[in-house]
Amino acid sequence: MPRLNSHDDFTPLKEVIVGSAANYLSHERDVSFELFHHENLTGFRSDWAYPRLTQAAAGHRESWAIKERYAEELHEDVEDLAATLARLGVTVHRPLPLPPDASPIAGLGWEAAPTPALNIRDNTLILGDEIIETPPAIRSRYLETRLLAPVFTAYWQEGARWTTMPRPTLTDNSFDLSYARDTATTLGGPTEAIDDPQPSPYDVGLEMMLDGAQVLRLGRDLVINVAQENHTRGTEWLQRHLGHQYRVHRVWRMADNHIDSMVLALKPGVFLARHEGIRDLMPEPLRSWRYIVPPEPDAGAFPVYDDYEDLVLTSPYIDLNVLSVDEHTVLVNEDCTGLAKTLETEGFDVVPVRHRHRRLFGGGFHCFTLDTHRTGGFEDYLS
Ligand SMILES: NC(=[NH2+])NCCC[C@H](N)C(=O)O
Repeated sequence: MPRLNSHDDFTPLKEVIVGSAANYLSHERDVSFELFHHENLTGFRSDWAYPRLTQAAAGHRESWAIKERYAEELHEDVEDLAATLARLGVTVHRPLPLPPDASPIAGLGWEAAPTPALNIRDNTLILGDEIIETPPAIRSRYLETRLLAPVFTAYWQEGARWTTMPRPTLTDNSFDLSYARDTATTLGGPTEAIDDPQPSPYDVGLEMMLDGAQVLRLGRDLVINVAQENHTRGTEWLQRHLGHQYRVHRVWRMADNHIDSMVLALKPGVFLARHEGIRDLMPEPLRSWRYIVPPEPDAGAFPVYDDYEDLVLTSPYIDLNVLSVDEHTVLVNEDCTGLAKTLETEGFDVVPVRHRHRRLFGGGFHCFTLDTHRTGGFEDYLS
């Protein structure tokens, strides 16, 4: 196992962890889940798709079943993604798969069914030779990085630094609801209750929460999407931890949380962006870069889901979430032909990979992977 070294998203990829979709059977629909996915649960489809949770009161656990066929097809696609990366010469590591009979996990005052380590970009940030486990905002994901512990241990034994950011308690009152409130939809119809926090004897007030996927890594510059106080605190912790070596740039509310379906760096000087307005939201020194904006997603490119039974967790822009193998080669969803063509016109080699249910499981190829070794160093891309 060579040493951990990953400072960016585009220099030649040598080693990567590919998430596991095994036994993704349900979603735990508690306040933490509803809040995190608030924008997609109410914003992109008719609110009628969302019958209000009638039994959310008094600690009742609401498990939302995922159809077996979708879970199996997802698993198939993720295994193919791992095989494609291996074929491209990248060493692929895998998390422990979630067993089919996983018992619920618990924190102080809550219980939740654990999720598999699928969107592994979310709960870990790799900065150079350091693994930083970030503080999760969703209870069911609290122990997700434990499924990565064997891989992290192997890197640690080869000299990597391994840090865990302070763990939040995640009581109802830990969450800053301001973003969800400020972006509430006006579609009418029944929307989910997202602002009915119950008191807990373990309340500690607002806590730090930040996902690795809120951070865009560019060598010594980090661009972090901050949408509310939980994120502000997480970012402040990170800045103090990193000291003066890194330049931490905060961008305010570019997205609800993750930045990697809004903007991704394809190579020095070039971003892939959801829309033209992204440029103005970026830190000043990065506004002069080129922003490639693909055509609007084609609604016909997605499977048709049931409005009442299938929980759609991402926007239709999710296919922007590509994975670069180097500055010329990009893994793109084979169904997103508009994006593939745009990238080809721009001179990139596109590797088409199948990923059918990206809207049901919260992520694309960037989310499902964690690059642990790229050849790039601690560069200053701004000078
Ligand atoms: N790292 C991730 N899980 N990123 C996925 C972000 C998806 C984004 N919320 C969207 O709806 O488009």
